[in-house]
Amino acid sequence: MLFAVRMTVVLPPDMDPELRTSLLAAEKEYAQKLQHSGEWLHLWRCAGQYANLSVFEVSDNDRLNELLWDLPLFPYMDITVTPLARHPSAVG
Ligand SMILES: O=C(O)CC1=CCC(=O)O1
Repeated sequence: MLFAVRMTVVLPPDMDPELRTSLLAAEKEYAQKLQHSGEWLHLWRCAGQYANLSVFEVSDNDRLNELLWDLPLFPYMDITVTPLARHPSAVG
């Protein structure tokens, strides 16, 4: 199942700089692991925003939910999920 997921990151301005650094490093490691495993197909920066647009290919809704809840930055994100269906005009 394919899902488009938009993640907007909202970090508290007064967050401890060491916590911020470690959270961002953990987020990167987590995201790259899922990209290598094939479940996180696309990760794009929304230009000019602290947000990304991602595409996940996962077995079901519960797996997507698990992946999102385990994001190190999850407590600091606004997330919107859009299930994707095939467009009738898509080629290939
Ligand atoms: O910077 C972001 O958009 C948040 C994020 C998700 C995966 C990652 O490495 O950073």
